[in-house]
Amino acid sequence: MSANDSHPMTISEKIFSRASGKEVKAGDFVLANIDLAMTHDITGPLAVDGFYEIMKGREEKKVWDPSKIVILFDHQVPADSLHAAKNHIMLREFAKEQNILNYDVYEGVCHQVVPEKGHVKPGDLVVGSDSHTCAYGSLGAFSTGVGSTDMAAVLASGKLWFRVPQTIRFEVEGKLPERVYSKDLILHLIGDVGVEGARYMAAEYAGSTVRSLSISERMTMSNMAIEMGGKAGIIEPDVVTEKYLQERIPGYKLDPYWASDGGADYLDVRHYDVSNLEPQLACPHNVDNVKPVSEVEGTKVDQVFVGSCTNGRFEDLEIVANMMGDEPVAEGVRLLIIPASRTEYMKALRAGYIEQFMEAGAIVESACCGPCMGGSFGLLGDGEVGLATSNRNFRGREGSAESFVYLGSPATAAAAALTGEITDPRKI
Ligand SMILES: CC(C)[C@H](C(=O)O)[C@@H](O)C(=O)O
Ligand code: SF4
Repeated sequence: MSANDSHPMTISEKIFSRASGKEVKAGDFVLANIDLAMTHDITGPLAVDGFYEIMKGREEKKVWDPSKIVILFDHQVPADSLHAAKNHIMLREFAKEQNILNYDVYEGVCHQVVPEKGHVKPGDLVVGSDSHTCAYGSLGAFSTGVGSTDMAAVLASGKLWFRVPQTIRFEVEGKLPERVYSKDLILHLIGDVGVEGARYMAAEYAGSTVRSLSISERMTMSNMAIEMGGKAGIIEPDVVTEKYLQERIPGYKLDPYWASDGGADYLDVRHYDVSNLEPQLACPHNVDNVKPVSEVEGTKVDQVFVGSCTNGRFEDLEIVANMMGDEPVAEGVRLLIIPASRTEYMKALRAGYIEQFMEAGAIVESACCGPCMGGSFGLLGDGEVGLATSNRNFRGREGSAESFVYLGSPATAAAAALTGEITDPRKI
């Protein structure tokens, strides 16, 4: 990159410049080198089939770099059907044969496990065959979801083409009120711009409110960038990121280069003040059908699901535990708690929260996607209403096409579990 033609860049432009070896700007088409590729039990088998298709006729059928690939089992674990068991066997064999790291059925949801184990750092270009791969933008990476065939190409070559996305920047100021969290904030942003508001763009979340968030809270926001159509949801790394990474990557030091330059070219900069933000809910059947809790209070719920890669971490479980105290789950309500990873589960276990949940009448399952995608256990039946801390509420997402899913924060989930209806968590 020559100093002469260098222009102020967004963090995405910087990452694609590094990954493609030439200075690029939004709109350019690039062939970029991938730093990490993630695949899982649902989309992995197709990617592996595609990989062998590409390798047909070659003597050596080896992936481009096994140390840059991670395979996880999380959507259908422990195997909930013979089909799932078959997929797991196939991927285990592939991982073994190719010497790829494979987190098996006990480890947790991909988007929690990958950053938790130190596989992502600022400036990285990451792809995963899952739409919520955008979650790792919380650590200053450009991270995005791809289909299984793209993943097959990455497994074979380590490269993928992209159009460098334009950036929409969300500048958020003000202190989040009590019992209002980053989940409420991201739902508010999605409600504001709509499900296509950031289509094929990099969303950047910035401002003092975002900087004050923990990594867990930031992950919630980056995770849901895809819910506004975003290609990525990036938060500039800072000392909070550095501390998180130092606990995972020995000797990691923050590099201030991985931030957008002053004067970078944004497609749009939007300003928000959250000082008076109410708890928010995405109402059936779209993630951008967002309403403040005051408009939907009193809606009866049959099931409350606390979990998923969006809000299934220790901090989320802690909010629920603190709000519930020693109160029982409301009569007629099923409270389903599924930590996002084994590590987060054990933190909650050691803190006494799991025992507290069980005493209250909750159902606690081992780390996995659970009913988030409606493919596994914990499904909603016809006419039932669920409140979930996850990220999607499309018709049938959590079970029956005749059920209704509201999305909210862990605090709003706890309030509903205690009262049996959608309730402002500030009233508990
Ligand atoms: C199974 C997978 C392809 C899917 C995704 O890409 O997001 C799932 O994780 C989801 O949340 O809907
Ligand atoms: S927890 Fe839900 S959103 Fe996250 S990867 Fe699993 S199914 Fe997808």
